Amino acid sequence: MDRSNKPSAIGVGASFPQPSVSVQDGIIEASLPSGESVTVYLYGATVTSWKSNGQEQLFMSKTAHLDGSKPIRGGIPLVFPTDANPKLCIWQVFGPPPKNHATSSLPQHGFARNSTWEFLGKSSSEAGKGDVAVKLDFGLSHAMLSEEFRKAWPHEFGLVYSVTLTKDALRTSLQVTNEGKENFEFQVLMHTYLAVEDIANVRVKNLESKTYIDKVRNASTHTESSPALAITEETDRVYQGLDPATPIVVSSASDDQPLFSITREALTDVVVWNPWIEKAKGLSDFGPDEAYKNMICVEAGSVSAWQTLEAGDSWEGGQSIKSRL
Ligand SMILES: O=P(O)(O)OC[C@H]1O[C@H](O)[C@H](O)[C@@H](O)[C@@H]1O
Repeated sequence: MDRSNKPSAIGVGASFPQPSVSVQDGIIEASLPSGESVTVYLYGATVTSWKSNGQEQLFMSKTAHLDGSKPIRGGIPLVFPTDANPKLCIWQVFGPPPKNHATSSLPQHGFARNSTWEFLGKSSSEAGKGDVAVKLDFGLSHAMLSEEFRKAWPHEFGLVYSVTLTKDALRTSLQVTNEGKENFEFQVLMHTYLAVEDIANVRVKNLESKTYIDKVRNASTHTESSPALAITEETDRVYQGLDPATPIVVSSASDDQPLFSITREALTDVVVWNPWIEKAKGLSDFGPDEAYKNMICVEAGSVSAWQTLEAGDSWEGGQSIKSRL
């Protein structure tokens, strides 16, 4: 795969405090001198932990499979090249998958979250005011896929996924390159499980007046009327046509303080998901059942339309999450 994005090694004699990075048993951990840390599994290039302000910011199911037998239930699973669940009627709204795109033979959410990625390297830089940033890069290409996935999606591609930790934020960005001779179409979603103390005290802002597809209500189309969305039941909505620069803010209802703020680049959809109790009970790797109270998925993506990538071209999109501002 194209390694043009491979970062150079940290320079000898760099004059700022260095982050520490360890690589062991397919798990990469990085921490900053100021205490923030991030953990990424090569399986799915899944971010499984982000600690900031002395607290875990991402939700992880206690019964998640961390052994590569199933996509990891928590953290930030990466969805590529399709968000589709072939069983869901959502295609009635968004249109069927393109003919040259074998989405129907891929598992829900594609293969990125259940393939083993390669660690391409680390780089660090000064992030102003004496702060440091560390960037971890991961790669996945067609040749690295299982035979089953290679057959199901026969396109030559290269993915570079970058996870950047700063004192204030976690940024994840994906570069997709078409390394084949024909166009392909894809969708992408950063399926972020945010940790919250109590879902009853959570509001999601900056969705008002936006159109969404409600997957809980037979994929019907609605317009958001609430300036501060409360989650009071199973929620599974695809908000469309959002300005990536306007942050989605997850705030505390009791004091109106922001808990998370998420800006995006080139990702104009946002999925808001909480399984609530019945669905949580039905997910064998979601546990304990009551843990639905401690999470909300706010998923930055491009899923309501297909991105077409011409041969030789690259596309890049990402999100930046600030916590407890
Ligand atoms: O169980 P998974 O395949 O991880 O999917 C978990 C959820 O992901 C997204 O948020 C979808 O919008 C939901 O429809 C789906 O239930």
